[in-house]
Amino acid sequence: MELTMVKEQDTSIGETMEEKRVVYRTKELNLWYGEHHALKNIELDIYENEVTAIIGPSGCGKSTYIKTLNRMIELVPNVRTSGEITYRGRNIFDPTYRVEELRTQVGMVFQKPNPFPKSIYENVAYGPRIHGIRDKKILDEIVEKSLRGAAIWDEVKDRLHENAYGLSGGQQQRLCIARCLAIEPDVILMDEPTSALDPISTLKVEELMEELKKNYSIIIVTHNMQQAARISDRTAFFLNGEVVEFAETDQLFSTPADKRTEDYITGRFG
Ligand SMILES: Nc1ncnc2c1ncn2[C@@H]1O[C@H](COP(=O)(O)OP(=O)(O)OP(=O)(O)O)[C@@H](O)[C@H]1O
Repeated sequence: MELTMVKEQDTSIGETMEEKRVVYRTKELNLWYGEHHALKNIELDIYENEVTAIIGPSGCGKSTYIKTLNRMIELVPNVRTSGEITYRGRNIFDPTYRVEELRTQVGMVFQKPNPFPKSIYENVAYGPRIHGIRDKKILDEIVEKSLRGAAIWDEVKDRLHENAYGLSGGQQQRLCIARCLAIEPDVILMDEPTSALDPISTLKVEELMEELKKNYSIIIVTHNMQQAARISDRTAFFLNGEVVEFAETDQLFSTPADKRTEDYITGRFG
């Protein structure tokens, strides 16, 4: 009798801890562009301090899904959604949820590095300034910390006031990651962040992700299956707007549960 009780208690503690680690929970999410049904009954949990990879062939809905997580999708005309996405327990589609509030928690890095046509320093200081930080000393500290966090400080510390366009593509992408870190987000969304980079810069960004996940939760869309296998903890395989399989990355790549996942990861289509 006593043993049973202890066991039950253990299980419930375990579940509570697991529950706490969920950052985003997506339930029965559907999305239409006009008549086009682009996301179908998506069910997905994103966990804290993990890298979650979204893979799948072109047009399967990866970018649409990631843009829904920070509500960027609302910028597209004629988009309609049903279902629910909760971020830290709160429905992001709730009309009282201000998008600005969500975006201070959720940063995004895009496929093509997109620094502002300003100095390296100003690129990073921009977000904190918008949030009302004026003190030069505090801004200096944030800029240094963010550039260090994005593993680019040593390369740019002597040229902080030069234009960011003078950096290489790989450096620009790490600068964009630093810009994202400067607002101290909780989650970082990355939409094919290395597809425009050379192999060395790609490796640097991948190593960086490994480091960043200690403090952030990362969701990355990638076409590169080796990359997903290398850097992610969990992987979701999307196909025609549906999640075919969502599992721990090792498991999904070694013993996929669905034939379609197996066909995709072995290169039979896509
Ligand atoms: N703004 C839009 N208006 C209408 N349809 C769109 C729009 N954006 C995407 N779609 C359609 O929604 C589907 C999913 O597109 P999405 O860009 O999410 O796919 P993806 O998996 O990210 O593709 P890729 O790997 O090529 O970037 C596609 O059929 C696409 O044509």
